[in-house]
Amino acid sequence: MPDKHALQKPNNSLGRRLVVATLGFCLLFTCVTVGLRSWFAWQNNLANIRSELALIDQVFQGTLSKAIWEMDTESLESQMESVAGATPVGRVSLRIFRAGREAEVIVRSTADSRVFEQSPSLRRELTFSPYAGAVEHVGTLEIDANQTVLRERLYHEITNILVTQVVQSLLLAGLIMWMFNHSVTVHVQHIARHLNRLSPDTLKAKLSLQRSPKRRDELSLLEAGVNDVQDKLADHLDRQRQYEHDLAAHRDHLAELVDARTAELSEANQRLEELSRSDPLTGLANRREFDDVKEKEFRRAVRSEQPLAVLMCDIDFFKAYNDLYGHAQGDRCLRDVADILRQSFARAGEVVARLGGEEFAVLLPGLNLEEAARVAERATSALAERAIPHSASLVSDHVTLSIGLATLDTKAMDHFDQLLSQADQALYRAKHSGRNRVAC
Ligand SMILES: Nc1nc2c(ncn2[C@@H]2O[C@H](COP(=O)(O)OP(=O)(O)OP(=O)(O)O)[C@@H](O)[C@H]2O)c(=O)[nH]1
Repeated sequence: MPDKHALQKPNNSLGRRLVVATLGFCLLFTCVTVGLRSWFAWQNNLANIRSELALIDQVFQGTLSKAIWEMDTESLESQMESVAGATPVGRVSLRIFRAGREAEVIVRSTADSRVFEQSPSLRRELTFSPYAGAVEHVGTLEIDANQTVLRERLYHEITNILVTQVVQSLLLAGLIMWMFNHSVTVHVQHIARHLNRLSPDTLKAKLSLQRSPKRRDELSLLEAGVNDVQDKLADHLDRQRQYEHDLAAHRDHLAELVDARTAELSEANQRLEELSRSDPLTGLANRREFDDVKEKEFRRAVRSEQPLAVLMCDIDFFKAYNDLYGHAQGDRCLRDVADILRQSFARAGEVVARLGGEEFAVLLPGLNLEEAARVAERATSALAERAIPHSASLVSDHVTLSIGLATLDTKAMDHFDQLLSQADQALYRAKHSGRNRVAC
């Protein structure tokens, strides 16, 4: 889930910070540079103006000395005006010495001139040589530089320096910002957007910066690094998905095996249960099953006051049968008799069990004495129809059954064994009254 704040415009971008830092540096640099260059310009101006004053001095010292010696006032005035009119001159003062007289001072200064102590000035002792070998001291010339001119020149210089430096700084900052934005910020934003869009499904989408592939710099390293991490992550995820897929397949296979084994086990358990409750030779219920069912049916019959009949069946002269036909044939005979009994008593709730040897018991819920006798007769008839040969029998050529029948008397009986005992007694009577019959 992409972070919703991740792609918000940065409130303090790298480019802006870089520009602010550059401008700050340029401002500092400009101040220092302007200071230094101004000092040099001032010194330069002073030197220039000194040399200009020296030049004026050279031009006028001779003619001024001559005019003083010759007392040519007009020439003196004119020359003083010329000196004072020169641009670098702020004030000119001429002290004239004449023998026996007070020194005369002529001063000329420009209207806007202001003379300061720092202003360059020039002092020249004027001499005249009226004839060879004689030197007469005729006066002193003092020229002071024009401070206003000095300042104006300096102002122009400083203005030039300032404008140049500021323009330079602005251009430099703009260039740096443009370059940084063009070569770094745009790509960093592109990388940020790419990373923000990344998800397990988009890991295979490579990061591609919109610039010449030949470029080899830190951004190329970053691009390669991001793609490398994506490749590794995608491989890892593929492997993980494969593991999960294999694991799921193994789990399914295991579940199928467990299901199959559970089904086999429950089938085996069911089979075991059936075996534990059935007679292995005939497949009928065994004594254990019969004991369970008989109690339930007895209670149900008592509770619902429904009739309940029990048949005790015994094959006649079975020992003789075994002796004559052999034990294996005896077993086959038992199975045949069991089949006939099973078919004869196949209604819901009716239970046929082999209690042991050649003795069978039949539970007949819902049947009274007459009905039970009728179905018992039908079973002996079915056996007769099957006509299993029994040459050793004293009552028939075929295998026959003696059946004892008893029905529930709820007034006299409070336990199933009483009913069973009555059926046994009836069987005894059937046996002793000639076999091959149903006795009550
Ligand atoms: N083949 C076979 N014979 C069995 C089996 N169980 C019991 N027997 C035989 O069944 C015979 C039962 O004989 P008896 O109890 O004397 O009764 P009977 O010979 O049928 O005589 P009555 O019942 O009086 O007619 C015995 O010989 C047992 O050996 C069995 O599972 N298979």
